[in-house]
Amino acid sequence: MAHDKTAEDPSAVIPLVETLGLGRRFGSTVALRDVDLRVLPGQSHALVGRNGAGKSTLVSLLTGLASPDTGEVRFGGEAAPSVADRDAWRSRVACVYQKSTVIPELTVAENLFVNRQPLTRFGAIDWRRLRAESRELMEQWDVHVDIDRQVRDLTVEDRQMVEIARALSFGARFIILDEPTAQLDSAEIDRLFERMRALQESGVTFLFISHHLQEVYEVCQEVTVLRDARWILTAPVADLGKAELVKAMTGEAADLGAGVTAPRVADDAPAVLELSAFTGDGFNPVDLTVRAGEVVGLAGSSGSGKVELAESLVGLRAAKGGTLLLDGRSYRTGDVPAALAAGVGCVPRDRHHQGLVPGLSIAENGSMTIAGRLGPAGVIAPRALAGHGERAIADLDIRAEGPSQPVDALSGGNQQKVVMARALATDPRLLVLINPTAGVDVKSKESLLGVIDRVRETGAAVIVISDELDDLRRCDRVVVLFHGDTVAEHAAGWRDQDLVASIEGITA
Ligand SMILES: Nc1ncnc2c1ncn2[C@@H]1O[C@H](COP(=O)(O)OP(=O)(O)OP(=O)(O)O)[C@@H](O)[C@H]1O
Repeated sequence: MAHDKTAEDPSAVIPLVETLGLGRRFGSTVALRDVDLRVLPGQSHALVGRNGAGKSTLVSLLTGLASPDTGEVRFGGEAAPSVADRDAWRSRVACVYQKSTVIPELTVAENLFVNRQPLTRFGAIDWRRLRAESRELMEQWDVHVDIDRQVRDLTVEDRQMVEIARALSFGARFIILDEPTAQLDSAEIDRLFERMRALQESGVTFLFISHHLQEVYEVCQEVTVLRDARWILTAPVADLGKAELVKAMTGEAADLGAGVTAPRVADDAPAVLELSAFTGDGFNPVDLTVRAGEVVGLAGSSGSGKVELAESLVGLRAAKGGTLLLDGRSYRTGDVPAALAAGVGCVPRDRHHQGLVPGLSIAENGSMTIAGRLGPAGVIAPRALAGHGERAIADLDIRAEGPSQPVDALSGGNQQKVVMARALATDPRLLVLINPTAGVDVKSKESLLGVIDRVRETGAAVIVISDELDDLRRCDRVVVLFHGDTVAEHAAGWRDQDLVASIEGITA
């Protein structure tokens, strides 16, 4: 049962990690206010909340990367070390972020012991010992990653395990996983959860941050909800239904949104996008027509070629052959400005590299693709810019102080929504969305998917590339790729098990 924070805790267990009255501001923004978190040893504890609720801020305080303005962090009942004492923090806690903190050019073994390599008595790096100790560490925690491989060649899944092993080698037994499943396909997620359970058995405690609430139910025992910078509740997962959890996150009754049950587009609607024998690196010849007002999903596991196909449509990759027509006209592939000019809007996979310009505001980032339209010679009238930014904030449910706020000051999910605003700004004829709801909270997903419907109603074509069944449920049909081949197509109304089977390459 959910307990309120003033209630007596019946258990006498000393929390492994505890925060008392934790608060933190950024200028006039209160990012965290009076937060009490209590994580018991040996548990997987979920931390959930809407975009901007304060999760990342809490993580930075729990890992000693920032100091609280009010309150304190305690480990095993003792005060946290001073912020300057990095080694002391490292021996208590580590966070595995979505963005890797390992060095891609080094091997796994080198990464495990970076800056603390064993030395020979002559002061040189003792490579033999380095490798032996790395191997021992990996064996001790049952991590099956080749220690001699360069980290750049590892999958996201293996890279995460290297980061976890490195944290454990510093002595930390409390590991924060910040949206660890965001870049994994369903088989990889299953393996991550298996590994989490095994590590939990060996005495590791996790704080698990995810916008995928079903994952919370699958792998966590307790959940803490933050809302608007405040602690809302902590409860055993088993006692809290999903609707109740969403209500705690949003402050209102949940409407978890239904999918499309049948295709909504007429067979004689004009073709907007036509691909014939369209080929590129990672995918074999594809024939696909997307009609005006149609939303087509592209599904497949990692390595299926779905992302490569999408990136070839939006100018991020050059195609190798076949034809590509948008409203009957072809455009150059591998050329973003050409795709943009042809009428293509895109939410790219990696918002850090392909997404936003740091330092610029929400309005500037959101309108970058239409600078010429908001004012003569690309000089944008401030009022037009602000108006555009305000509309984006309202349409996409962006949590921000206003359109002139720099994107750097936004939470991750809110940044993602600015990328979406930019893709929509051109009124595209073809909108290509790659994992558009990654990092976006459960309620914002609804606004975002609602926007897709509005675009569809303008007669544009929409392609959604996603690993999320909930996103794909909004599509009129879903095309499945497997090892570069288009292997199946499912009209709206498909059953989960059928789609998942074709994603896994199982044919009926
Ligand atoms: N460097 C910063 N400067 C100004 N404001 C900031 C900064 N970092 C965070 N904030 C603000 O603090 C609040 C909490 O943000 P935080 O990143 O902790 O949210 P979050 O729960 O992690 O969200 P998400 O799910 O989108 O990642 C937000 O209003 C955000 O705009």
